[in-house]
Amino acid sequence: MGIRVSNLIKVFGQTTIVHGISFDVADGEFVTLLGPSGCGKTTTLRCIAGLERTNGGTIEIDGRIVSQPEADIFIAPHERDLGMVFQSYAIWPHMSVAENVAFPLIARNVDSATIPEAVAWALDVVGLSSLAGRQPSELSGGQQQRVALARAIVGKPKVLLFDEPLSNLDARLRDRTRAEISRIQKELAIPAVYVTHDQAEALSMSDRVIVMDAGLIVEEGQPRALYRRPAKRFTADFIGAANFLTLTCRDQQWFAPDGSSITLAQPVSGKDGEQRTAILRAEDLRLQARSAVVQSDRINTLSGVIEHIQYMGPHIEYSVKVQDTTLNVLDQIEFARNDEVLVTFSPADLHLLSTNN
Ligand SMILES: Nc1ncnc2c1ncn2[C@@H]1O[C@H](COP(=O)(O)OP(=O)(O)OP(=O)(O)O)[C@@H](O)[C@H]1O
Repeated sequence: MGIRVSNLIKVFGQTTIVHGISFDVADGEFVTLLGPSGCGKTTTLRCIAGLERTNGGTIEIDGRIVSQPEADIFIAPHERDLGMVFQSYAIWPHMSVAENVAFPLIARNVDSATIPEAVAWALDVVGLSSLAGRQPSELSGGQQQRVALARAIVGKPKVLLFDEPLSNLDARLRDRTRAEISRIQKELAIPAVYVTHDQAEALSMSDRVIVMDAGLIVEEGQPRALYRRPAKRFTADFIGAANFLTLTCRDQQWFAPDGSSITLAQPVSGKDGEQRTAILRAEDLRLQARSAVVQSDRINTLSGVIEHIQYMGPHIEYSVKVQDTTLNVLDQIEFARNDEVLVTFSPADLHLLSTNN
């Protein structure tokens, strides 16, 4: 049954923070709310959890309405059957790992005879069985976060909610814990809502990503589709910092700012003088020295000058000036500042945005 959020509104003081958003999370689905700081993702998650009272709209969990202010319905967080993992692990320092994991069951007055088995199961799922007797101070940050995860799943919740759970981990541990959370969520097949401002987390973990800005949903889709074919400029920019190229139409042909003609994967008709924004990913662009190339039969070839160079290890990041547009290009070939280059790309890698905003 999953989660259904319909027309959710949240107001703090005089300010509306969430402006009537709607989305569903299907059974077993992993959905990420992705957006810049302050866009309302945590607030949305806290409304689902019941940690905030909403000002409008309906939230359903597993077919049951848990929040609907218009009908005066508000189910308390502990009665919503959910597991939550926060950025701060929020585990008790004076309790052992096993006691921490057992805590939600004890708080809910679950039959004490069933608790050891449930705790053993949860610790096994997160791979911490051998550390059940340890104190939190004897654990690494990653292990503490796994205790928090075990505690979130021990009651077999209907929904898992994550609020930036990896922010306090260092980069390597973050990658590993990311994979671990995905594996556990898929294994348990519990619908999950995950909040982050980190596009890599969102793209790698999610079945579906909901992009938010200023309390509204910008667009949503599967990670690959959102990255390759976003509908909105905001998405293209926020996920992977795309290059934007303004194309101008003349006689049913599109032209780049340097006057070169552009071949699209599929023809797109336009009026004379009409402009459209195209996106190009830095990794899809190739550089060549201008002097080394015979120009005649090349398609999608822009003339530019190397403006800025950053050596990144696996690749070199170039800023290439093409008329008034600066393109970021990832390549392995070495160029120097002010080198005159050609930037080429395949028609399949150029994506026209459906609107200009
Ligand atoms: N309890 C509160 N009282 C007043 N304003 C709040 C409260 N909680 C959040 N806000 C405001 O609501 C807005 C959205 O906050 P929220 O935490 O949902 O954003 P976010 O997208 O999760 O950002 P971040 O990634 O920084 O956590 C912010 O402007 C914030 O200052």
